[in-house]
Amino acid sequence: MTLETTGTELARIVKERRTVHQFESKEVELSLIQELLDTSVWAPNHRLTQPWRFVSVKGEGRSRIAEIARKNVEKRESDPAKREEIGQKFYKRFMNVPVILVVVQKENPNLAVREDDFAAICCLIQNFSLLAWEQGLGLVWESYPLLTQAEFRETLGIGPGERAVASLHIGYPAKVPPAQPRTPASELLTVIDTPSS
Ligand SMILES: Cc1cc2nc3c(=O)[nH]c(=O)nc-3n(C[C@H](O)[C@H](O)[C@H](O)COP(=O)(O)O)c2cc1C
Repeated sequence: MTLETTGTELARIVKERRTVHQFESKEVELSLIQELLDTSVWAPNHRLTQPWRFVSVKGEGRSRIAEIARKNVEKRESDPAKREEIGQKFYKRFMNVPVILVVVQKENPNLAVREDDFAAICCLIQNFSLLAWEQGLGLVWESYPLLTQAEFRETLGIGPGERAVASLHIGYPAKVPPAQPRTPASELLTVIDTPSS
């Protein structure tokens, strides 16, 4: 059965959005990011705690994160002959991302609130991903170990009581990967429409 809702513009964007890793060098205007965020904050948010803030890293600012990434991989590489090359590869990988947007959660001391807040932030990120896609932008939601690393957090001014939930690497896509198929939800749906006996 095809519902009318599957053909809407929103449905198309939801389905066509892809995680993008490769970007054109074209700059992304900060005003566009801000506008998309201003819409994204209309995410559902239990108790309206608005538990988020954002750190945007672009231009030469990227070298601060790129250097940390370089040091990390160089430390992990046991072959000294390969160390510099792989370090440079990672450095470049970060420098090639037009905008890095780190989404920060203000951690509520109450666990139940904190969990709801995390969920609200995930909703916000999905809002942002879809709105960005509509504007021709792609991104990857990175959850790499850097997010919890002290040097990364200090560099971005992420303090105690704050969690870096995601690092969004954003830019105009140079390549859009093919979709990975999803199991139709209809196969995963349990319907209960009679009272228990
Ligand atoms: C919570 C979360 C964490 C993710 N972390 C990463 C990551 O660290 N690296 C990455 O390449 N993709 C990451 N992704 C993106 C997923 O890998 C991607 O959504 C999945 O492969 C499906 O592809 P699609 O987004 O193009 O449909 C993450 C997605 C979510 C929701």
